[in-house]
Amino acid sequence: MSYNIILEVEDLSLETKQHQKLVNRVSFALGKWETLGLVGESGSGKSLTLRAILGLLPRGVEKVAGTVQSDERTAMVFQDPRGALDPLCPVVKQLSEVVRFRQQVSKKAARGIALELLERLGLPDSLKTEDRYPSQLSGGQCQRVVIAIALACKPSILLCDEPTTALDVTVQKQIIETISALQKDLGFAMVFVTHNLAVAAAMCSKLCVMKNGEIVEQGETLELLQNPQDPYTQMLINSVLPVPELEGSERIWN
Ligand SMILES: Nc1ncnc2c1ncn2[C@@H]1O[C@H](COP(=O)(O)OP(=O)(O)OP(=O)(O)O)[C@@H](O)[C@H]1O
Repeated sequence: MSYNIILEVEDLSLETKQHQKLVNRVSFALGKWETLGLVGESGSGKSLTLRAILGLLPRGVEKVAGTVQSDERTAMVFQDPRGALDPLCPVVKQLSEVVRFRQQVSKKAARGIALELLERLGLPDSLKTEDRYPSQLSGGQCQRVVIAIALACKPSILLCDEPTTALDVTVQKQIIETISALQKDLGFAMVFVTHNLAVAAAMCSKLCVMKNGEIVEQGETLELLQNPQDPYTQMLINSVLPVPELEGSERIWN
C-alpha cells in the first residue's frame, strides 16, 4: 500500500458455497481522511463488500479471490441501529463496555469516556443519570449510540452501511452532518454506502458505482456525476426525481 492509502481492496470476489457469484473483482483504494461512496441498486453487493473489509462475512458467503489490506482500527456502523444494540442492556453500559475493552481503561474511566462520547453525539443529558434501554430511545438516538460505539474503537476507517436508511429525512440530515463533523474532528477515513446520490455527492470525494456485484464506474464524485460514462450510472442519475415546481406543474397525486 502506498503511503497515503489506508485501505486497498483488490480484485475482491465473493461467492456462496454453491458458487453463485455475489461480488466480482471489486477494486478500490481509500486515502487517509478521504470518504469514498459505494452507490448502486439494492443487491448490487455494497454491504457484502463492507463486510468483507471487516472480515465479517455472513454464513454461507466466502471470499474466493482478491485481497483486502486495511488499517486494523476499522469500525462499522450498520443499517439498522436497533438491531445493532442489545435490547436488554442500558445503552450507556453497552457503550462503556466497548470503551473499556477497546481502550483498556478502568470501569470508571470507561463510563466517563462513554458519557463524553454521547455528549459529543448530541444525546440528551438524561442518559447520564438514568438507565435507558434501546427501546426507550428514538431511531435517530439509537443510531447516534451506534456511531458512538463505533467511535469508541478510535477507528482510522469508519465503514457506514446506509446509516440513515431507517430514519426520517430530517433526522437523516442531522446524522449525516454529525458524522461529517466528527470526521473533521477525529480524522478518520470513511467508506459510505448509500442509495441516495444527493447524500453521496455531499459526503464523498470519490464514488464507486456498483451493479450486479461489479464496479461499473469509479472516479471523483463531481466528475462522475457531471460526466457519467457508464449507461447504468447515467440511468441512476436520471432516475433521481427533481423536486417538482410547487405551482403550475403537473403532480403525480393530482
Ligand atoms: N448470506 C447470504 N447468502 C447468500 N446470498 C447473500 C447473502 N447475503 C447477501 N447475499 C446476496 O448477495 C447480493 C449482494 O447483497 P448485498 O447485501 O451486498 O447488497 P446491497 O447492495 O448492500 O443491497 P442493499 O442496498 O439492499 O443493502 C444479493 O444478491 C444478496 O441476495
